[in-house]
Amino acid sequence: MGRKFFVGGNWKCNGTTEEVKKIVTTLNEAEVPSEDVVEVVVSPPFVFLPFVKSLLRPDFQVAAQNCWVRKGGAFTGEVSAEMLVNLNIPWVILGHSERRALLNESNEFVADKVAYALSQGLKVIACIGETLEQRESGSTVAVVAAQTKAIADKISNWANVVLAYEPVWAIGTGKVATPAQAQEVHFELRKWLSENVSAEVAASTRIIYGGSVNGGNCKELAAQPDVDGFLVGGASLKPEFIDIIKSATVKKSD
Ligand SMILES: O=C(CO)COP(=O)(O)O
Repeated sequence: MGRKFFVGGNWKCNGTTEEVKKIVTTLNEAEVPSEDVVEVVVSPPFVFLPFVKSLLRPDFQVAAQNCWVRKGGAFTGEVSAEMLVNLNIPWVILGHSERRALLNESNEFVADKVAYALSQGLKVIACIGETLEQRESGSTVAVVAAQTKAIADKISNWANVVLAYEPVWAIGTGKVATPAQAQEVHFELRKWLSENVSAEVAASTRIIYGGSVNGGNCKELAAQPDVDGFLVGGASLKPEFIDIIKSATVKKSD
């Protein structure tokens, strides 16, 4: 069964109206493989979501970068899953390492968010990944398995989940995981899903890589059998994001 290549652009906390307009214009004018070959999702900050959605070509989708863990209400500063649904925002990124580290989001809290967002009809890009210390101490697989288990314990349907493996040491550092390093962890994650969820979920769930992906390194990473796409930070704000989208064709012969 084919897993459609997935390329997400996480714009993080960047952009002005003018810059956003420029990025969207570049995307709209680009020639990229068809929707049958690659699913493209860009994730601007909340305040730009409706604007980007209204300007963006119809074959690309948008994602929020976060949402509240339960139904909205008296939670100042938060944005609820219901609001995203109301605005026809189909996707949300949850559990990004920046939020885990800077805002103390625990595995359980992230898992609760994933479960709630799915229950409201959102599709979720769920982020996991180890720190440099964890990698150096040999606990990479245990760490990402624990992050995945927290989610698996709270959801029963993986159809609307994309798992994003983003080693913290590779994010924004220019230090990309080697294709072999990425493949090894993606393989272990798929094995974990097979043994702990089901063979079907393991075969159909897209596991994408994030961390210093750029126009130069994307093809070799995309060629790895268990790498089903990317979550791109810095390079998603630049024209080279188009080259990363095009790396989907590496998989075409699948
Ligand atoms: O965090 C990331 C995407 O969510 C990756 O960021 P960079 O591509 O800037 O390393």
